[in-house]
Amino acid sequence: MVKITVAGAAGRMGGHIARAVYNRQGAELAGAFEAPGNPTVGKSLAGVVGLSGAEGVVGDDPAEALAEAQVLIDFTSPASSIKNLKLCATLGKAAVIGTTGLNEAQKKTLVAQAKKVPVVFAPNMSVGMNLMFKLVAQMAQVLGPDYALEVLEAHHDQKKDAPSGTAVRLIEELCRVRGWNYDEVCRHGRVGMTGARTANELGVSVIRGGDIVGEHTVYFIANGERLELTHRAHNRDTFAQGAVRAALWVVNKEPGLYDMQDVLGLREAGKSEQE
Ligand SMILES: NC(=O)c1ccc[n+]([C@@H]2O[C@H](COP(=O)([O-])OP(=O)(O)OC[C@H]3O[C@@H](n4cnc5c(N)ncnc54)[C@H](O)[C@@H]3O)[C@@H](O)[C@H]2O)c1
Ligand SMILES: O=C(O)C1=N[C@H](C(=O)O)CCC1
Repeated sequence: MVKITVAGAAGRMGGHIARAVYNRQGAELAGAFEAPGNPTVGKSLAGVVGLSGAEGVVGDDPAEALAEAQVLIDFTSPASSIKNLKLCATLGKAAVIGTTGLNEAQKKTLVAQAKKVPVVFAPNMSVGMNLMFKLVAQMAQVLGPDYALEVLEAHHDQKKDAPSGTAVRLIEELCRVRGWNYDEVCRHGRVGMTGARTANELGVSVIRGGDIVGEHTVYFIANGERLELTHRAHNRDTFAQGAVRAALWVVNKEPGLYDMQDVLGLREAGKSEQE
C-alpha cells in the first residue's frame, strides 16, 4: 500500500487528487494539508474533499501531514511546491509535482532537490497530452519547415500563469525538432503592424475564460492545407489519475528527476530530457 499525502487539498486539483488517491487500489491517503490561514485548515478532510469515508482534518503543517507518507503529490504554487519539495528531500519522501509557472531559479532548485529523492515533475499528467507531446514532435519532423507552427491554449479564468505549462512543453518539443531557440521564435500574441509572418516564428495564443479545464491545439499550416491536433480535458480527474499513477510509480525509484514520459513508458531508453 503506497501512502500518499496531498498538498493543496482545498484547491481545484487538490480535491480531485485526494479522491483519486482514496479510490485507487494500492494507494492510501496518508494526509492532506493547506496553506496556513486557509479557511479549510482544521476542517474535516471528508467535508473539504467530498470523501465521506476519509478520516482526519486538513492540516497546515507539511511535516506532520507527511509523517506517515511515502510520497507527496503537490499541485499548489511555484513557491509552495519548492518549499514542500525541500521538506520532502529532508524527510526522504518522493514527490509528484504538477505545479506550473516555475521560474528558472525554482526549476534549478527542483533539479537539485531531485538529486536527493525521486521526483516526477510534469506540466500535464493526462495520458492523452503526454502522447500528444510525442505526436507533435513526430508531425513536425515529418511535415518539415514548410509548415508554420502555431500553438493555442485555453483555460479557466482563475489560472494565474500563461502560457500554460503544457503549451510551454509543446513549444519546447517543436523547437527541439526544428532546432529553434524558444525565446527567439515565440510570438506571444501579435498586435500592431507586425509585418508578414516569417518562417522562423511560432505564434502562441492564450484564451482565458469561464471554467475551461484545459484545451491545447498545435497548428501545422502550409499553403493549401493545414493539420490541427487538439487535446481537450473534460474534467480534472484526468490529471488526478495521472498524478496518482505517477505516485505509485515513483515511490520505489532511485533519486532523480522524472516526468510522465517515464511514468507512462513513452520515453525511449535514456535519461529524462529535463536533467
Ligand atoms: N500537471 C498537471 O496535470 C496540472 C493539471 C492542473 C493544474 N496544474 C497546475 O497545478 C497548480 C494548481 O492548480 P489549481 O487549479 O489546483 O490551483 P488552486 O489555486 O485552485 O489550488 C492550489 C491550492 O494550493 C494551496 N496552497 C498554496 N500554498 C500552499 C502551501 N504552502 N501548502 C499547501 N497548500 C498550499 C492553495 O491554498 C490552493 O488551495 C497550477 O500551477 C496549475 O497550473 C497542473
Ligand atoms: O488548470 C490549470 O491551471 C492547468 N494547468 C496545467 C498547465 O498549466 O498546463 C495543465 C492544464 C490545466
